[in-house]
Amino acid sequence: MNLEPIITIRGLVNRFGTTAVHDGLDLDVFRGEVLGVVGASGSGKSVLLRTIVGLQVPNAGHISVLGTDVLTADPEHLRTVQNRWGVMFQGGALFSSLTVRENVAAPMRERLGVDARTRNALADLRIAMVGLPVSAGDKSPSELSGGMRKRAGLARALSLDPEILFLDEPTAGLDPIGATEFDELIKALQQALGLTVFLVTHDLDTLHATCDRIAVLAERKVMVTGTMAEMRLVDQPWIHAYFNGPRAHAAQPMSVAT
Ligand SMILES: Nc1ncnc2c1ncn2[C@@H]1O[C@H](COP(=O)(O)OP(=O)(O)OP(=O)(O)O)[C@@H](O)[C@H]1O
Repeated sequence: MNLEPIITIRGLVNRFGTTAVHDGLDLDVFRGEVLGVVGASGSGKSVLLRTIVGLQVPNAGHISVLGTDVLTADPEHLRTVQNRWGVMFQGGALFSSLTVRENVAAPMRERLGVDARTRNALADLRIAMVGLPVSAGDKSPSELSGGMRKRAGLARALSLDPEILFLDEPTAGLDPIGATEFDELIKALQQALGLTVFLVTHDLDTLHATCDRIAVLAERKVMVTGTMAEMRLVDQPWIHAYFNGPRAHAAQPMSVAT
């Protein structure tokens, strides 16, 4: 991994009413890494993701993605940058009135004007890449299991062949086997496609299986960043409890745990 920052956040402030969720938050995400973002419930992980992708306008701060200041870029330039990332929200956030293939192809139609034949072929490729049978393309999201819907959501996030993938709680709601398979899929795709992944999660197994680096949100900032091994040594109550508690030990690979 080289250390070229692909996302740079400085002095980010997000307030809702009088409550500050972020106050002077700084973070770098480097090209080619999988960064896991963790923190207590309500610490502002999803708000951070939403702010980077432009769904939440912050009160202050700077966010640069792929060299563009996304808070001040003109709309046309911003769209070209937005075409270089994909987002998978919790639950997949698929359009229920469209088939899976249409969902996956929708960004190609809306953002790039790709013709129907090409986008259907490219959508089928994305559907296969996430391990769904091509027949899933004809189904509506409601006909899929929760795990398949997640995969369809991932296929849609990959629609435009992005450089950066944003994942919000990708394994939430999956059974342990499904979650493990999904972790493996994320890692395999990240390596095959050279993706940079910004991954919000509570799932310690996902952190172990997929992440190069962790960023911990606490006290309205990114309190610490580092590897899993470094996290276990941090002397802060929440971080210590999270990375050294019984669930953390259970999630460690056997070679580390014994
Ligand atoms: N649109 C909004 N209006 C008001 N408050 C909001 C809004 N969005 C988020 N918040 C508040 O901001 C705080 C951070 O929310 P966020 O969803 O980012 O937390 P999180 O760290 O992702 O939590 P969880 O792990 O439970 O998903 C919470 O207190 C939430 O209630």
